[in-house]
Amino acid sequence: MRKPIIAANWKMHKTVAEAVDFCVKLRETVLTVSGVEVLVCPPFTALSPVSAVIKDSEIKLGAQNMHWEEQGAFTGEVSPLMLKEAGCDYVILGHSERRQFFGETDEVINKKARAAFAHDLLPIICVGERLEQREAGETEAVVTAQVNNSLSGLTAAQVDKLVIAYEPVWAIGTGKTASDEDAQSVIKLIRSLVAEQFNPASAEKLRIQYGGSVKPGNTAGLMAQADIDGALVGGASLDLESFWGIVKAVK
Ligand SMILES: O=C[C@H](O)COP(=O)(O)O
Repeated sequence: MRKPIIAANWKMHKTVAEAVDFCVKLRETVLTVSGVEVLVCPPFTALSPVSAVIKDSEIKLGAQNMHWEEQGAFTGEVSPLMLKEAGCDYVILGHSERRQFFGETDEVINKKARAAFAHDLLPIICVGERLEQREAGETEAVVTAQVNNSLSGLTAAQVDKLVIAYEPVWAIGTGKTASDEDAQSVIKLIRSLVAEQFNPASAEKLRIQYGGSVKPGNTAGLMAQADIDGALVGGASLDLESFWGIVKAVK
């Protein structure tokens, strides 16, 4: 049985004070649910302060990106060792905004995924097609290449613990959510790709989130789909009431 995972990706939002304030309140609220993993992914500057606030609670901590090397002359980058030291359990890799604005490729994401596992960080690997690719009927081909290339060389044991987030780019921050059936169909495809590339048992353990304009009102329908194991939430995760509405909608 896969445990659903609801992740707050705050992107470039929240100062340290705002992040800490949110997590102090989230820590009290999270005691009231079970059966859902709750993860917050603040900006780098807030990782250590948030880690102190959520210590010994059920809330997990994730970063939004990292470099694959442990250290070196890579101005502006943050390494897996640093994220571990800051208290991270997870790291989001290959978000479409990283691919679009910072030129990240599947090969780079694959290097990062291997480095994350080598440092005991669990990657959340993001995949998803752009609008023009969907309209050209290329969704399946795009997602297939992203999954196969990003997971290349991982072991089945690693894939068991991996999280993939399917985020159609046209649904991110636009208010347009994929229909429950469309999201399920692509996520089912992703699970079958993992079964082929690794094995059916790993594909069954792998958790696959949906992301793209998730809100309290559309969560239950998405989560009712057989292969959807949670959500990667952007805008609606910035407000505690709205984020909590999403967590509570997971059954
Ligand atoms: O990482 C989160 C996704 O990009 C979704 O963002 P959104 O919920 O604002 O559409």
